[in-house]
Amino acid sequence: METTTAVWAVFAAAAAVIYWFVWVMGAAEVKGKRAVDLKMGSITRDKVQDKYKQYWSFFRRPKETAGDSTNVPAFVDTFYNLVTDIYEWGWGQSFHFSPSIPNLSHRDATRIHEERAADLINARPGLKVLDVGCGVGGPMRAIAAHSRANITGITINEYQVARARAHNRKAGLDSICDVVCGNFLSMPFADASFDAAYSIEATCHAPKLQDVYREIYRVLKPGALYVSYEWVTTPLFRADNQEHVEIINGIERGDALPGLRSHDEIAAIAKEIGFEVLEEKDLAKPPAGPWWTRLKMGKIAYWRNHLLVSALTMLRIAPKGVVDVHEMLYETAGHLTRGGETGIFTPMHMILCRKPSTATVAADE
Ligand SMILES: C=C(CC[C@@H](C)[C@H]1CC[C@H]2C3=CC[C@H]4[C@H](C)[C@@H](O)CC[C@]4(C)[C@H]3CC[C@]12C)C(C)C
Ligand SMILES: C[S@@+](CC[C@H](N)C(=O)[O-])C[C@H]1O[C@@H](n2cnc3c(N)ncnc32)[C@H](O)[C@@H]1O
Repeated sequence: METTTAVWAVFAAAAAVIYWFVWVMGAAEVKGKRAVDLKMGSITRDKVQDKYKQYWSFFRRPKETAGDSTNVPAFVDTFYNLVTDIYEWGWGQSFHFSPSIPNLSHRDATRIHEERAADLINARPGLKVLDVGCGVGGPMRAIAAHSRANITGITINEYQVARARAHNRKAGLDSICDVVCGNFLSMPFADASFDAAYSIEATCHAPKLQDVYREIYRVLKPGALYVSYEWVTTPLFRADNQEHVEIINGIERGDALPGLRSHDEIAAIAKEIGFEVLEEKDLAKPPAGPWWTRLKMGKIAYWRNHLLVSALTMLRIAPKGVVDVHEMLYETAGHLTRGGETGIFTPMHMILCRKPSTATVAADE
């Protein structure tokens, strides 16, 4: 009898260890990050909590009192120092949403959403394509593998550049994928140097969409295509509805956004810059499956993650401040979910543009 109990105890302990590594630590091969490796980008351990406080006091201000927006890129950089590892660990290497597809994994649904962008700009071997706001390069690698185009990504966050380059090497795609650190409001690229461009859930960080679209227009060759997945409020948003306003403010605060734009501003801005608008569509609309279920269905997982980051902080494995950042993301997930459920917000307002083939670089500057 005692032997049987001992065997069961060993069996239970082994099962707990397997559970810990597979579920709690996450599948690092797929996501690229384990909980025990949570750093906070290029912020030194002792500064994490202060940086979080600075971020929070900057982005929780109401837009109306925010004033000068020149500091936004610096705070967006701080934001990505704070969240990049948590995103990779808890979500994966693609920092965006995608419509859910019945019987398909999140991973496959994500890849299909990325390949759609590649197909819209007709990415193909030999083309020089720009990824505006590339994160750690999940979309870049999927698009490069799908199209064999040469992709250059730009991100404001130095830590993401290192992560993206390491992932590119590991995936064997570093000969066709590269990443540079820079501000997409003033890019370190020559005029008319790219054949196509895309941005996935990144230009929402620009205080003025005109400024980033103007830069993209400048670096594209005449006739080049550009596609963007924009975060916007939909026609269902009502500025006089208190719940709507709270949801949108919550999304802005927890995602480093200087102010969400309305769906009807996007094409107008693209045209103002000189682009021809070929197509515009909310990719979240039915028959697309809801993008927010991945966030919602993970509630139990969030609590598990919360306990894990708390334990790692207590053991001084993770720096102080990680729990605050995780808490902020948990709250944000709630606002994003409500934004999806009410239909007032979409993270995939797609706009496909072309720089006119008649555009001359000198005349446009
Ligand atoms: C495009 C942007 C980012 C979109 C998403 C990739 C992220 C938005 C909210 C993030 C998350 C919320 C909850 C976290 C959870 C509490 C934690 O345990 C594990 C990670 C989360 C799921 C995290 C993952 C990434 C998001 C879904 C913005 C910034 C423009
Ligand atoms: C939500 S992430 C999306 C990343 C990537 N497109 C993806 O889907 O995985 C937004 C990205 O935009 C970048 N970004 C935000 N503001 C920027 C700026 N001013 N200049 C360059 N990159 C910026 C961030 O550093 C981050 O990499």
